[in-house]
Amino acid sequence: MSDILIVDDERDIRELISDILEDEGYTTRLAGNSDDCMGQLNAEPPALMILDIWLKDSRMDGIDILKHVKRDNPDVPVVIISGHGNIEIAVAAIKQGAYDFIEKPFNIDQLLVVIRRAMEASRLRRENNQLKRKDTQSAEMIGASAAYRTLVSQLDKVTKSNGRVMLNGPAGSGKEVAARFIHAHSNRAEGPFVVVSCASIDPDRMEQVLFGRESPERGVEKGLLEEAHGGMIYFDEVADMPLGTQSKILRVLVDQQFLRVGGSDKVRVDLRVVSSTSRNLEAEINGGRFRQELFHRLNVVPITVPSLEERREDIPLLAQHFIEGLNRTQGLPLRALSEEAAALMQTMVWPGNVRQLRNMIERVLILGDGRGEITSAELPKEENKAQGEDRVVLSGSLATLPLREAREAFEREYLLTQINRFGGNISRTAQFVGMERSALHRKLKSLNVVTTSKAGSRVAHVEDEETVEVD
Ligand SMILES: Nc1ncnc2c1ncn2[C@@H]1O[C@H](COP(=O)(O)OP(=O)(O)OP(=O)(O)O)[C@@H](O)[C@H]1O
Repeated sequence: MSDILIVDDERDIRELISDILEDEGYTTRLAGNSDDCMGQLNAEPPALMILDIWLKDSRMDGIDILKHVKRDNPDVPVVIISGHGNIEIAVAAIKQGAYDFIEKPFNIDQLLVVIRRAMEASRLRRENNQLKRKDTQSAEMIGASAAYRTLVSQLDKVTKSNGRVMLNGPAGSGKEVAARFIHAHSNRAEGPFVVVSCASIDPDRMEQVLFGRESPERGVEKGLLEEAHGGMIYFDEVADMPLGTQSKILRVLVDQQFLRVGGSDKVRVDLRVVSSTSRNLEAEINGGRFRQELFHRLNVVPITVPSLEERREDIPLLAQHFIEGLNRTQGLPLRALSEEAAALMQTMVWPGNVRQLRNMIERVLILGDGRGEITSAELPKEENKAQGEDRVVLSGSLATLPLREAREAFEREYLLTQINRFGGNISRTAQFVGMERSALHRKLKSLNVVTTSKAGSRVAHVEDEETVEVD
């Protein structure tokens, strides 16, 4: 990207600068007045602009044009050309955001030095923005369980295609992390990753936010679809998108182009679409809240992100990952997790999934004694009350059952949790729960618990779902 827009009302000067720059390997575009210049800027912003302050026979002077550029394309560096003795105006231009100025008559070497520096500064700025974008949230995904490995192998299959992916999974399970993983491993990794939080954008502003806006006073304001050009757009909680916007998005997906709000020229964008939902979209369609046709367009490759309870095996690994991350980013103490704390965490209920686990670790590191291993006593009580230390809190229908059935329901739930914690390995489970392997097998049989093989690892479940009496 080394194309330079030269704006000067004197033809000789424009052409002279253009010849010099083309000899140096740049490509150039020329404009002789403000209308021509604005037309070229709107068609395609250049990598750099050389702008004369005085433009004869023009509606706008150089300073007005500069203000437009700094508002609509702040990354484009502008080098001002000012007449000899116009130093105050040149300084005013710098205050408005111009990169530098050169005085007429200028010398060629001086012009080239300024341009090289401006190009370099703008390249660094672009790279910086890209890094910042990548850094805001990493695409690092952690896990080793069978459920996790299944997820990664499904994500791997879609990274190199352009197929639209729908990520299903409960809140906090890692849908956005999965979307970032797809982006980071795709051939659009260098392009932007833009998140549209459908639940948090005011429905009245949704179209403006997505499509951008055009008005005579404010010119062109790009929307998120344009921001994502060349990269990926992620519709988070897509079921929260208003019905009206759904129809418009559907049209964009079909036509690959759209109009900005208040605009009359079609805008073309090249982007990949990944969406997520924690709701059952088919129920939303049946309830008339989600458009079936949009669902079919977005749901080309459905991928399920498992809840944390379906991947309990990963809990110690994730906890360690968060401890290390919080040490790096917030300077919280780097502590190991004791075996009993890890085991207790593996048996807890996690309605908020990985996000809840991360928040809990952060709280423990902030409030804890700061040294040595994290013990189970340090884990917050509200999270482990159902599995509390001495007391067992009865939940749901368990309290209404006769003792024998309640005990069976407890044993079933307890053993299911333990087996899944040990990745389906019966010997390790037997050792941990303190039973002989054969006795454990008999017990599981009497409780209707079976283990089946899934993605190279064993998963326990109840053979006849109706016998489960615990919620
Ligand atoms: N496999 C993983 N490895 C590392 N961190 C993870 C993983 N899964 C989730 N996280 C972390 O858990 C938190 C929640 O993840 P994320 O925002 O992706 O969830 P989500 O399903 O998109 O949530 P929501 O539906 O509420 O938007 C984040 O801090 C994320 O970094």
